[in-house]
Amino acid sequence: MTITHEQVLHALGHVEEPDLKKDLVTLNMIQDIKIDGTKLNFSVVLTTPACPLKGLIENACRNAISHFISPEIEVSINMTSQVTAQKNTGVPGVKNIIAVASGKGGVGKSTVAANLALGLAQKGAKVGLIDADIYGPSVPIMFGLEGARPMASQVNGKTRIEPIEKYGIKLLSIGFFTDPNQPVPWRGPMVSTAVKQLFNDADWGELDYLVVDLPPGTGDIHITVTQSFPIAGAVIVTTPQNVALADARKGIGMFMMDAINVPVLGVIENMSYFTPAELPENKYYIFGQGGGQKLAEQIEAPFLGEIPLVKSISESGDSGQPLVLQDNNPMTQAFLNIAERVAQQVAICNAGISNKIIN
Ligand SMILES: Nc1ncnc2c1ncn2[C@@H]1O[C@H](COP(=O)(O)OP(=O)(O)OP(=O)(O)O)[C@@H](O)[C@H]1O
Repeated sequence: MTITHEQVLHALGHVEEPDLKKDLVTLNMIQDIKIDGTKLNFSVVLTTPACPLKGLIENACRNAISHFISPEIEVSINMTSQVTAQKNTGVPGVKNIIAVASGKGGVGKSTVAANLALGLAQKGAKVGLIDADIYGPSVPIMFGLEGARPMASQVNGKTRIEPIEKYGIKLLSIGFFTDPNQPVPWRGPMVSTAVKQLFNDADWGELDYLVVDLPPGTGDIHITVTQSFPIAGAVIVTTPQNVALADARKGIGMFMMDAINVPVLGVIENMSYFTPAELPENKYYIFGQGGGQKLAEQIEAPFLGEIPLVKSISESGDSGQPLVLQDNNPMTQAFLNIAERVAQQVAICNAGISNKIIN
């Protein structure tokens, strides 16, 4: 039996990328086809290493080769990725900027931002995290970097701030430049300048995703970030209480304003329920049930997942090692699933496809 390139492309032309709604050949995702007798080798180039459909696409390719050419073929597939970039982030080398926002304070936005950034890195992406929460920067504590001060370096004759690297990601926080025991008495323009410097004056290098932890609410920093840098999309974090949901709705309203126009990648519900360690099967919906999902439906955005109220999440944040770094914790998978869904939504938006879910 002889196999030809044309047969392989014809077979794989029947495999659709479920999110992008086109076949893998049209999308130029099939590369490096090598044929040696009945042995076939090729690469599938996904839009993100955090693609939740990786296994499904690989199986669909195998089935297509078996069905359209022959089940006798020994197929070896190299599942690889090339992260797609939004049109322009305004930050050289950075492909996508993801804002993490909440309406209300204390709902776990920074916890989600840190675990999202680390989750994307664990999936193989190059990631940075900016902590732009001027009123309560959390990155220094959550990453065990209290007192850390970034170095300056000369890049192409310009002075650049070197982000601090920890757990495989690059970090900058407003907290690295302020005294943790003093309030920050900055007026609007000073805040804007400081936040813009975190983006513009830092040596971020090449990044697939730059995650930005915004302060709660809708203030100067939100306006500065969204108007100065095109954002791939915003992730909204809320808890199930009505007060948090009402504030989240206001935050979403801001992203949807014509002057801002940032796609909402989806809603994450944090502190969804409480499960005591001694009764792991029990779920207590102490703040109400289903609010985050309902909010996502109302704004026709994807619901990206729920995270329960768990002691190890707050303990890990306080001890400088975000939870997703623990291999054996059941919550790790919840954060990794969320990271995959966020990366998936970024790829969908980058392909110019609406990510609105209309029921
Ligand atoms: N799912 C969770 N289970 C247990 N504790 C949590 C959970 N999510 C967050 N926390 C804890 O709640 C506190 C507030 O979380 P975090 O700082 O992430 O919130 P935030 O929304 O960023 O707050 P801020 O308004 O200050 O920016 C932290 O001590 C954090 O460890």
